[in-house]
Amino acid sequence: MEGALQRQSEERDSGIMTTQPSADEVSHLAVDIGGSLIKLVYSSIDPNDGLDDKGKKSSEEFSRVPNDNNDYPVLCGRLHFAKFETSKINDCLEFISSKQLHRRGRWHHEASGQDKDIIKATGGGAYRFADLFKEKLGVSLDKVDEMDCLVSGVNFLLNAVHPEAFTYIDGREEYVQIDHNDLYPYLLVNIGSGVSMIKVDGDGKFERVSGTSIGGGTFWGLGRLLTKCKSFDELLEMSHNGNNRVIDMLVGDIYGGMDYTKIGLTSTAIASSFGKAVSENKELGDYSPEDISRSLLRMISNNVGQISYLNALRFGLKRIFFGGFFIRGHAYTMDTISVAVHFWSKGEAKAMFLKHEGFLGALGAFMSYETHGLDGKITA
Ligand SMILES: Nc1ncnc2c1ncn2[C@@H]1O[C@H](COP(=O)(O)OP(=O)(O)O)[C@@H](O)[C@H]1O
Ligand SMILES: CC(C)(COP(=O)(O)O)[C@@H](O)C(=O)NCCC(=O)O
Repeated sequence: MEGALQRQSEERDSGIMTTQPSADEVSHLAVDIGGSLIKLVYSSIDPNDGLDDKGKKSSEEFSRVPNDNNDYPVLCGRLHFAKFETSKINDCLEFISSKQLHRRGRWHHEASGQDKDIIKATGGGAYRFADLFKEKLGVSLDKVDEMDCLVSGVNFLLNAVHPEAFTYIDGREEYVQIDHNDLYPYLLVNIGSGVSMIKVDGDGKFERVSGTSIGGGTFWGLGRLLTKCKSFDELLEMSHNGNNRVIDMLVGDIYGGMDYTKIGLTSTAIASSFGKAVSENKELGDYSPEDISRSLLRMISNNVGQISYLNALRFGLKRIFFGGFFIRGHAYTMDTISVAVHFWSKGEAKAMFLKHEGFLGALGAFMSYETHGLDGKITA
C-alpha cells in the first residue's frame, strides 16, 4: 500500500475524499466518536471504487473473498476512512447523510428493516450524541465498548495487514514483520485526547492497566492557548521549526554545561520541561510559538513514552504499539517516543507505530458487525 494512511487521512480533514462509493455500494459504516475527533470507517463493494482520478488508491482493500456459500463476510471490499473534529459533528452528520452512508445498499436488501437503521458506534460520543444521530439521520447507535474496539482493531491490523507496524529510529521508518505465533502479550498505548494503556494477551483478552490525562488533548489545548494557533496541523507544523532548548531547562543549564555522568544524564538531556521560563525574565510573547510548540510536543511525547515503558516493565512486555491520532505519523513525535522507550528500557523494549494509528477504535467497531452478527453475512 502506497504511503502512510496518515497522509491519506490528512487529505480528508474536510471529510471530502477524492472518490466516493455510491449509496448502493456502501455496505457498512462504523463510527468512533472521541473527545477530539470522529472517525468513520465504511466499506464499499464495487471493486473499481476507491481509485482517485489519477488511478491511485485512496482507500484500502481488504481481500476477504466470498465463502463457499457465496456469502460475503462484513469485512470485504474496500474500506474508506474519514475523520472530523468532534466539535463539528454537524459536518460529519451532513457527510454521512449526503453520501447515504447510513443506508446500506443493495447488498443489504435481505437485512431486516430494523438492522438497516443501526450503526455500530464506539467512543464516548456514542453515548453523548446518540439522540442527535437518531434525530438527524434516523439511526440508532449500537454501542460497542471503546477498549474492546481498540484491541480488536489493532489485532486485526497486526494479523491481517502488512505492512502495518513500524519502528522509527534515527529518522527512518522500518516495517516490522509480525510473527503471528509470537505477537502476545504486548502493550497498546492509545494516545487520543487522553491516553489508555492496555495489556493485550490475545483476541479479546486484555486489561487496561494504566492511563494518563496528559495526552493529545493536552498538547492541542495548551498549544492553542499558548500560541494562539488556529488548527492542530498548524501547531504541529510550527513544532518543526522550533527549538525546545530555548524554553526547556537542560541538565547542562544546571551543571554549567557538563554532563551528569554519574546518573547517566548528558548535558543536553531535558532536566525540566519549560523550566527555563522560570529563571528568565521573559513574558509569553517573548518566546516564539515554534519553540513553545516544540517544547510542548517533546514534553508530552516524552512523558507518554516514559509511562508506557514503566507499564511495559511492570508486566515484562517487550513490545509497545502506539496508536491514536496524536501521533499523526509525525517524525518528531515518533522519534521522541522511541528515544524515551529506548532510553528508559536501556534498549530492552521497542516502540512501534501503526499506519492506521487513529482508526483502531473505528475499525474495531466496524469489525463488531461480524462478531456480533448484526446481519452477519451479505448474500451476493
Ligand atoms: N485535525 C485535528 N484536530 C484536532 N486534533 C487532532 C487533529 N489531528 C490530530 N489531532 C490530535 O489527535 C488527538 C485525538 O486523537 P484521537 O485518537 O482521535 O482521540 P479521541 O478519540 O479522543 O478523539 C487530539 O487530541 C490531537 O492531539
Ligand atoms: C477516557 C478515555 C478512555 C477516552 O478516550 P479518548 O476519547 O481520549 O480516546 C481516555 O481519554 C483516557 O484513557 N484518559 C486517561 C484517564 C486516566 O487514566 O487518567
